Amino acid sequence: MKTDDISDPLTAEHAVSPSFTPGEPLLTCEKLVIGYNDKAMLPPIDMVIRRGQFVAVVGRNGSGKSTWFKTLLGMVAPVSGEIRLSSPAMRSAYVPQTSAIDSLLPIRARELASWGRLRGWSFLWPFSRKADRDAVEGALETAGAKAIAPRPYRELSEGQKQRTLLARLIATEADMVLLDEPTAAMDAVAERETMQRLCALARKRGLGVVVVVHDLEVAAEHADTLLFVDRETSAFVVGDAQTVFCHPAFRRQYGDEYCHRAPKGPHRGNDAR
Ligand SMILES: Nc1ncnc2c1ncn2[C@@H]1O[C@H](COP(=O)(O)OP(=O)(O)OP(=O)(O)O)[C@@H](O)[C@H]1O
Repeated sequence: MKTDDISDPLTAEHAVSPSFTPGEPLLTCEKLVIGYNDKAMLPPIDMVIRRGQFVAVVGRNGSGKSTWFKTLLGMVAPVSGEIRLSSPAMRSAYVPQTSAIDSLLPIRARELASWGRLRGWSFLWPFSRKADRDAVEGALETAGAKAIAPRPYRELSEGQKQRTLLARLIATEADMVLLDEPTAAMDAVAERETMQRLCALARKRGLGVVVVVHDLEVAAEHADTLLFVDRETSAFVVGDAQTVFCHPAFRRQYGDEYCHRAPKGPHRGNDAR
C-alpha cells in the first residue's frame, strides 16, 4: 500500500464513530499516583485523554510508562488518586509490549484479528454476524494486514504480527486505544505507515490514541500531544513537542538537540484534514 493511500479505509463504511465531538474527555487522571506495593513511582498525574487526541508517551526504560498503562486499564491498582471514565460504557483496548499469544497456536492472522470482536458469550458463535465479519475485514485493511490475513500467525515476522495485533485492536471499536511500543519490530516504512494509521484513527474516528514510542522524532512528527515520564527527576510533562523537548527534565536525559529542532507551535499530527 502506498503511503498516500493509508488513511483512505477510514473514510469508508467501517467508521466506528460517524459523529463524535473532538476534544470530548474520555478518561481523566486526577492526582493519580502509580506504583507497586503502595510505593509511588511518579508524582501525582493530572491528565485528560480526549476524543481525537493522539498522545505519544516517551521516556527512558523503566520510567513507568507500562505501569501507567496498566493502571489505566485496571490491571494494577493505583497507589492513590482517581481514574474517571467519561461514561461506564467507554471502552478501551490495549496492545501490550510483548504479546502473550502462544506462537504455536494454529491460528491464521484473520482469526486472531477477529478476537477483537469477541464479547461475553460470543466466542460460541464468533463468525456468525455479518457486522462482525465486516468489522474484521475493515480492521485488517486499516491495519495494512489484508495481504497477510490468510497466513498462519506463527509464520509471520514480528512486524507482521504487530500489524495483526493492530487489526485486532481496531476490530474492537474501542473509544480509547493504548499501544505499548507497537512499532518496535517494524522497519522504518512500516513504522511510519502504522503511525499514520493511528493518526487517522484519532482524527477520523475520534478515538483517543495513546502510544508508547522510543523514537522521539517519530513521536514529534505524528502525535499532537507528547507525554514525557522520568523517575529520576520525578517528572510527568504533557504538552506539544516544543514544551516537552525543551523541559529541563527532558534535556537532562536526552540533551538539547531535540529542543533546538522541535516544531514550533501547536502541532496536530501528520494527518492532513
Ligand atoms: N509487577 C511489578 N512489581 C514491582 N515492580 C514492577 C512490576 N512491574 C514492573 N516493575 C518495575 O516498575 C518500573 C517501571 O516499569 P515499567 O515497565 O512501567 O517501565 P517502562 O517505562 O514501561 O519501561 P520500558 O521502556 O523498558 O518498557 C521498573 O523498575 C520495573 O522493574
